[in-house]
Amino acid sequence: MEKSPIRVLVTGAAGQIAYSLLYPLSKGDVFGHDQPIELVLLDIEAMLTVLDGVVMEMQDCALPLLKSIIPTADTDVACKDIDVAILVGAMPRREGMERKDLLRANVKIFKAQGESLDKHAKKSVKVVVVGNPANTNAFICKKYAPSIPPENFTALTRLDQNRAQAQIATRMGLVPQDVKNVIIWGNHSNTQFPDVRHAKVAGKGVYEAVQDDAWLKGDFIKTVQTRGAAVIKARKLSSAMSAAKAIGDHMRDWWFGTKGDEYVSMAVPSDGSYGIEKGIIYSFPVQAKPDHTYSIVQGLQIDEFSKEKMTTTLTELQEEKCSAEEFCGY
Ligand SMILES: NC(=O)c1ccc[n+]([C@@H]2O[C@H](COP(=O)([O-])OP(=O)(O)OC[C@H]3O[C@@H](n4cnc5c(N)ncnc54)[C@H](O)[C@@H]3O)[C@@H](O)[C@H]2O)c1
Ligand SMILES: O=C(O)CC[C@H](O)C(=O)O
Repeated sequence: MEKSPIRVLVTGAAGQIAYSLLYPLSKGDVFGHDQPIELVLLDIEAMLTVLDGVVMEMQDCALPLLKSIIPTADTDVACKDIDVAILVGAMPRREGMERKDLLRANVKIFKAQGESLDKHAKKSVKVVVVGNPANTNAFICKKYAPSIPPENFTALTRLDQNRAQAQIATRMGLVPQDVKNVIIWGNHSNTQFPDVRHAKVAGKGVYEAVQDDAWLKGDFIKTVQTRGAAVIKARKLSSAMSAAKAIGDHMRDWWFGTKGDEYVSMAVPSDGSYGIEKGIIYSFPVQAKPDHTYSIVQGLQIDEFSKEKMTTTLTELQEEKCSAEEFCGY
């Protein structure tokens, strides 16, 4: 018997990340090749003509799992009865823009979407925020949706994890899948801490395998922290293909569960683990189960080097939270 369809919202649906995401999402790569999907596509009024073109292309892909497509510019219509919300729609940073400019421009979008999710979405809705500043937007979205469990709100740091795995793998002449349990701590920004202390490469500790502590503590971290800015500088546009791939990885692992003793990084509401202020959306190592629940991996040893870096990124998130609350009028 065919499964009942799930209703999946993608915002920013006329934008460049959505253009790379909608095809793999609708053909079963994220929720399974036996899971029918009703797609809801939200963008702003001015982009509805472009969105029509995206809808035509989706129809022309002739995908068996794609049961319906609803394009809309109305947030309340978009949130109605949804099971999953992939919140991409927001302004991307361009060369010369500061993070704070982005916060001011984007945070109100997530206040409005939080209020709408609260009223119209299923209480079990699983939310991933991609639009930047992703962690703080997710914090605001959660704050304005008090009837939905806070743990259902997450932000994307899987792209950072993928970047870190790729850097190590390239260095070792391996593939990224040979690198396990890299952790991204904190904010999806250049203060994030890509931590390989607990990671394994082809079964060995990364420090032992790479044999270059100066690189691991220096250029490796810097490269991952500033990779998004490097892509913007080169493309004059922010990462889209790799972001779409990471969204798929994040949702698939949350939906189906992580493998064995492997963990992945997701920005989730802190429960106070590792001394991180409760409620802040902070990237942690998590393990997920097939019932769509996840938990923060406990008991990892944190040395002084790591502690300092984890605190720096926390401080930035605390500052962003204060600015965001101020912009939203508390
Ligand atoms: N977390 C991550 O890893 C990560 C990675 C890459 C990009 N991003 C962020 O994702 C966001 C989108 O990037 P993009 O390259 O697709 O941008 P884009 O400009 O190509 O597309 C954004 C789309 O969002 C729409 N939009 C704006 N306000 C909206 C609203 N209120 N409701 C619905 N849609 C709205 C725009 O009209 C546009 O079509 C940016 O904020 C970018 O910085 C995050
Ligand atoms: O604005 C930035 O510097 C980063 C853009 C995006 O989040 C990325 O990581 O590619």
